[in-house]
Amino acid sequence: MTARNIDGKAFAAGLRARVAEGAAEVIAKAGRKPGLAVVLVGEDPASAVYVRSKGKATIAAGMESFEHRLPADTSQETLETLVDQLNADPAVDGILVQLPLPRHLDESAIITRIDPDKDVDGFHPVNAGRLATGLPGFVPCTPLGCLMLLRDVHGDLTGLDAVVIGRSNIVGKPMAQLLIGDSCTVTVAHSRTLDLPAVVKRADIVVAAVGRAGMVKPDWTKPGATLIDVGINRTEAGLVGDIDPACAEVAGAMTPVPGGVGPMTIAVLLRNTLVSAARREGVTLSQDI
Ligand SMILES: Nc1nc(=O)c2c([nH]1)NC[C@@H]1CN(c3ccc(C(=O)N[C@@H](CCC(=O)O)C(=O)O)cc3)C=[N+]21
Repeated sequence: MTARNIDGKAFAAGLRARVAEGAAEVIAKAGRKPGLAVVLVGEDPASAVYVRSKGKATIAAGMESFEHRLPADTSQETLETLVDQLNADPAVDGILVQLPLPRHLDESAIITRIDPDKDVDGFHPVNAGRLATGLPGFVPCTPLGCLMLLRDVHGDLTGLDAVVIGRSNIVGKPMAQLLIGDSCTVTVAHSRTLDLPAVVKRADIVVAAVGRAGMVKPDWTKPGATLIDVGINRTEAGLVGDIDPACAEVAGAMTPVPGGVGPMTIAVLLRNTLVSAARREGVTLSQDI
């Protein structure tokens, strides 16, 4: 058997096209473009690449991009003052502070300072609480992108056995919440899980978000399972995921790296920014996205 390739890049292109239609509706009704502010502290080359591609995608969707690049030695106070300004700026619907921040900065204090209703990353504790309790709010982009792909593959996820590998606040925990919301039976595995291969082998759905190249093996995979690879590992062999590509011999469907979850993350960020702009301007969009 060879798994179906889940083309996240193509799905993301469709999502970005729907976001562009929604952005045009906001512009027509509110007289301004949806705006996304991205803050990058320091010179990490990988982060600079992401920030540039976010900026390009934002403009291509008909939205305004506000980029703030600060030096690596920026103080906590300076960064907090910038967040306060962006919170107060009516042209800014979404604020993203690129993580990780340099070590001398208090990441949690910065995230908590962002207005939860502009927190398009969904990292603020208020949005984590909203997700956990089923209230409307922003959902982190990577797990929401994974859920969109899973719904596209399966239609209804009810009753499926899902295993999330990784328990981070950014991917693992919100992914588990979303899968519970879609009535999966959810297991969250992590570095202390006993007999991970046996846990994964039960799963109809596997979401791997650990950051270990090729960790999930073909003999861990239930025949026909859907595998979602969140891993972005830079190796000598190039960019590789957390799932061994040989799992395609056993799985039913699988995301590639690159071209799977990564492009979805950026498309969902634009989607969340559009939703924020529509809500802030009282515009009802003509389609759910
Ligand atoms: N506040 C914050 N929010 C984030 O969402 C956030 C962040 N900080 N810090 C860094 C990570 C990483 N991230 C990615 C986005 C797109 C791709 C992506 O498009 N990847 C391409 C490949 C790109 C390449 O070749 O390097 C792909 O998988 O096909 C990857 C990773 C968002 N992040």
